[in-house]
Amino acid sequence: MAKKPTACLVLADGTVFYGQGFGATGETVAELVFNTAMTGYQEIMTDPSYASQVVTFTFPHIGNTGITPEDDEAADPVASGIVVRWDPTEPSNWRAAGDLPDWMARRGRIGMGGVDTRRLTRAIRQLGAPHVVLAHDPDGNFDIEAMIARARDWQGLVGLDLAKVVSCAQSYHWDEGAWEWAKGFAARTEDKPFKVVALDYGAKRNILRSLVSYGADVTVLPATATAEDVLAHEPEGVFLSNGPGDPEATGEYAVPMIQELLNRDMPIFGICLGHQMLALALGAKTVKMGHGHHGANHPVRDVETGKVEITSMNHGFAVDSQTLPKGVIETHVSLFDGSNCGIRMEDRPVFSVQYHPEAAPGPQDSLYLFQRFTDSMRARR
Ligand SMILES: NC(=O)CC[C@H](N)C(=O)O
Repeated sequence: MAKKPTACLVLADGTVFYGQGFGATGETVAELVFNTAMTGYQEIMTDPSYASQVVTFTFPHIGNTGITPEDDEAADPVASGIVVRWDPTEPSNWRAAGDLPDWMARRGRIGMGGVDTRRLTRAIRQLGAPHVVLAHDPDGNFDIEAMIARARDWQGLVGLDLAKVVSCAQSYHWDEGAWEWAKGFAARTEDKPFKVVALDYGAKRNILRSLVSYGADVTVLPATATAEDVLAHEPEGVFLSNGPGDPEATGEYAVPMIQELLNRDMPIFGICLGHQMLALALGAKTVKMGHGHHGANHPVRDVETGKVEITSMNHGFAVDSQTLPKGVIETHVSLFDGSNCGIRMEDRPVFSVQYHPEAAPGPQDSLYLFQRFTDSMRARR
């Protein structure tokens, strides 16, 4: 006899999926997205850009390498929950320090297994990322009507400012060194580390590590830092991080702050939300996508060289390339749907990309962008 369901996922259109709950119990309302990466579930769950999103993985074996503290992209899981094909297995990995369900239970994150995630992914592709309620109750008591109503009433990510919510409260110096393979990069080039201020809108740790790998000395500032706060550190370059929510919702603090920095003529590099906010600051517009891009094998073409990079992606909003003003060049496009994946200012070292060159998880084809940032700071010394 089939096991009694202990978890359920309710879509705002009334579709219900049942499965087995794991991790925390309770209920959460969020946007549902699918991620096609075959590795890196822990990095995905701790990527702050997933705030207020439930992730379903198209790869079936989630949880089988356990949990490894060094793989956290933030202190806690940020994604609201996960929906997977099979119940997580016992971890089998020499690096594992714990198992996924226990880690999620201690951190208040709901999981649901035993779901036909391919069917669910098809539903997301048809509907666009739906609003959902995910619930886990060991007794299997669910008020489906109330859950549908809650999913329907939820405001969604459009207009939602989450960057401020996940950002650090205080500024700090990023002390974690370069990756093992990249140690000594700065020494090899005989450069003193380049002073970089990184604005934290939900920064992944591997971005900060990658900046250090390519020769930066990184001070992290909260999302609401003003241009004066930034300039007080006398940075040689400014980095704008990834982050959750609607880029337009940062229009009262981040966008005007970036506009002030643009008047100062210094190297600026942005990733994902940072890319979108830079585009807004330059006068372009952003749009909400249907189901977004979440995966680790998205092909992107460098428009200027014709070269294709396989990239890691996680975004639900995009820069509308039709709205890029004069003097701002589209540098990268998605080979999946032609959407904008990168911009630069024609005459200044100001550039950004929609995808994640730091990977974690994903391919490392795009690490050269960190080198480009360092080179632009070196050129100004
Ligand atoms: N990874 C990110 O920085 C995501 C940016 C933005 N929140 C989006 O969904 O498009």
